[in-house]
Amino acid sequence: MTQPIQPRLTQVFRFLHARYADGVAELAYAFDEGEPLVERIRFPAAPALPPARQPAFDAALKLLHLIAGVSYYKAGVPPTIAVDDGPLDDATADLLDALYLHGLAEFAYRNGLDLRGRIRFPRGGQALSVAPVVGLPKRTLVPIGGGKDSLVAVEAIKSIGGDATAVWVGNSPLIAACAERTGLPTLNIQRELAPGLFELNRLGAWNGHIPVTAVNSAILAVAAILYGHDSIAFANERSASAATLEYDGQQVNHQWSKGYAFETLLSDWLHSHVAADLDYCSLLRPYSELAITRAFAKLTPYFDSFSSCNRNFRILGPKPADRWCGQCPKCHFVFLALAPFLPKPRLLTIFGRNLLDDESQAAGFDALLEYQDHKPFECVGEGAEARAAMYALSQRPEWAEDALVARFRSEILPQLDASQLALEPWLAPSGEHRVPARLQAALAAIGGPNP
Ligand SMILES: CC(=O)N[C@H]1[C@@H](OP(=O)(O)OP(=O)(O)OC[C@H]2O[C@@H](n3ccc(=O)[nH]c3=O)[C@H](O)[C@@H]2O)O[C@H](CO)[C@@H](O)[C@@H]1O[C@H](C)C(=O)N[C@@H](C)C(=O)N[C@@H](CCC(=O)O)C(=O)O
Ligand SMILES: Nc1ncnc2c1ncn2[C@@H]1O[C@H](COP(=O)(O)OP(=O)(O)OP(=O)(O)O)[C@@H](O)[C@H]1O
Repeated sequence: MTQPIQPRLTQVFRFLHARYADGVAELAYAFDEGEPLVERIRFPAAPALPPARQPAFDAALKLLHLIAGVSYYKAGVPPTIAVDDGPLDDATADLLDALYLHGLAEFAYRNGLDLRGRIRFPRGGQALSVAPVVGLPKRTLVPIGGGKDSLVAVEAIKSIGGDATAVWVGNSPLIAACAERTGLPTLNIQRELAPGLFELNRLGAWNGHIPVTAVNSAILAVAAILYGHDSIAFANERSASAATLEYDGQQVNHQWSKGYAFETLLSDWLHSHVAADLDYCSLLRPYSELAITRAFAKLTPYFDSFSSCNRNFRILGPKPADRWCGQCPKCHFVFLALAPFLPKPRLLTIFGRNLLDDESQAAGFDALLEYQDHKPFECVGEGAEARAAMYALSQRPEWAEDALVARFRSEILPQLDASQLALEPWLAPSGEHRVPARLQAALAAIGGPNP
């Protein structure tokens, strides 16, 4: 009998092969000479690929293989990375070096590892000639995450009559319900992590956060070529580019693969290596979380189906009994960020409780405000925008007496610079985005004031 591999003791992480047949992509990896770890992505009712799109498909599949490897690499972080296909061209190696270093920064910080200088994808391969226009239909894939952000993006695209498909990865019934509610055509792609990963976890593999938005992005790049869409419009907000904390000279951002640096790297790479007419962007990039919650406050038909609470989306772990666990940083943040824009009874109906009138939640809200703590490792807004939201509530009679708002007014507010607490500056869009010209009219639909 072969001994089970101890991933932390391995020397090489290997990208074995990526294959595709009949709607199933098979992505294989191994540590040293160990058993292959095979992840499968299932594309439903996959059409036959037009021959003109084959090179674009192959390039996108290769990138998916390289990006999805992050879930397995992190189990051992061995000193060498090997790609059985041969070395990568410089642009591809740059993209992956950056993704693995920054996308695993939280993982490294929490495990006391330093990955700087350790992550080096093999380079020296020949650069591809620039990818051609492949004639993709003018249709947008809009990923749905079950939360408010993607629904704001969907409604913005619908408002300009855009041809779009609501797409999600995985088997969450909650996301499926939101996708159905959009009224758009839907596409549900299944992702099966290699079962061997869970065995490695049991054997004491390194574990922690991985840049899952990058994995979803690469899956959707393959889908765009396969099903024929010329754009992928994520719903990643401006605040996602802000680091969670800085440690030993390195920025640690839980949401790095939702940030603008990754968006820029990937969209350039797709233009140069996959198809010149495949655009990858975030429709919400110019907007803060508060601008987005203001826009979402108008989307009442989703109130009884959406949830931003990530505990709903676990593969293995327990899921909350309600759509909102009410205890985690995402629940805290979304409650706080929606509160200035919704009538209070409406917000309490969504959450089934008043999180700001619960003293036991003080530490959770303090962390959001970056008071006596750093911002939580979750996808929450910047400390300054959380403070602006809390300040706005402290000035409103219907909120001012609630336990945590009153505590903010008496204990935290006196230590803050009042000139930095206005809500309005957070509602103005910035100019930075990569939204293609044909979707830019949708941006205006997001930034407008409440009627
Ligand atoms: C749902 C969730 O938040 N999971 C995070 C959690 O994982 P946990 O151990 O509690 O359970 P499972 O999700 O069931 O995963 C079991 C193990 O599987 C491995 N794994 C899972 C997914 C994957 O893509 N790769 C994997 O390797 C891993 O070993 C799991 O232990 O805690 C983990 C940290 O220890 C997180 O990595 C899990 O996060 C998932 C990858 C995930 O999908 N999280 C999203 C909900 C999420 O965080 N989205 C962010 C986007 C941030 C980004 O792109 O970087 C967001 O809300 O914006
Ligand atoms: N399972 C998934 N499949 C496809 N895309 C996803 C999935 N989960 C998240 N996304 C996308 O990743 C991006 C970031 O996710 P995020 O959780 O911030 O968004 P959300 O769920 O729409 O809103 P919220 O911030 O309220 O949770 C969004 O564009 C979202 O649609």
